[in-house]
Amino acid sequence: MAIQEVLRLYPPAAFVSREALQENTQIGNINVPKGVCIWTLIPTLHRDADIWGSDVNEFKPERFANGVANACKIPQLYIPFGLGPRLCLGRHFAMVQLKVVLSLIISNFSFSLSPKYRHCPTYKMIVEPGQDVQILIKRLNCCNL
Ligand code: HEM
Repeated sequence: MAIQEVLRLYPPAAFVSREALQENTQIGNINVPKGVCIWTLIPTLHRDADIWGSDVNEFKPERFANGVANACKIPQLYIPFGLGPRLCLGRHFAMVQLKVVLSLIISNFSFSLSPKYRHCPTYKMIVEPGQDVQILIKRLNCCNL
């Protein structure tokens, strides 16, 4: 749930793009000429209050307690790994990796953000911290490493 919520608020891939391959592609009332590239901005979908509710900008992992289908009004708009036939090939691998790494970190260390941390997510090919992430880390006594 925590990973899902992080991927909602800060999807590393900021957009998915598709090229209109046919003449007169119609999306709603918009006519898209052949050859035009359509960018769908993932953070915009993930932060739409009409879909997620008024707490859309809050970090609330529990919104995923009953799955994506119950976390928002239109689950198809939760797309951290894209959608359709070009959906991310590494999505399951990425989720397993994230769970393993996070479990190892939180079972061996306590950590908190340094007062020096400045929150400024930045887009540079992917969405990433704009001024690094300074963290205060303390090894737990029961450290397994
Ligand atoms: C949190 C980690 C990751 C995120 C958020 C992510 C996100 C994405 C997104 C949004 C796309 C575009 C999908 C679309 O156009 O509909 C994509 C494509 C792709 N991703 Fe990932 N990805 C992640 C990790 C990985 C990893 C670990 C691998 C490989 C081990 C991987 C391999 C690929 C490949 C090969 C494609 C292209 C698929 C295609 O065009 O058919 N990704 N990813």
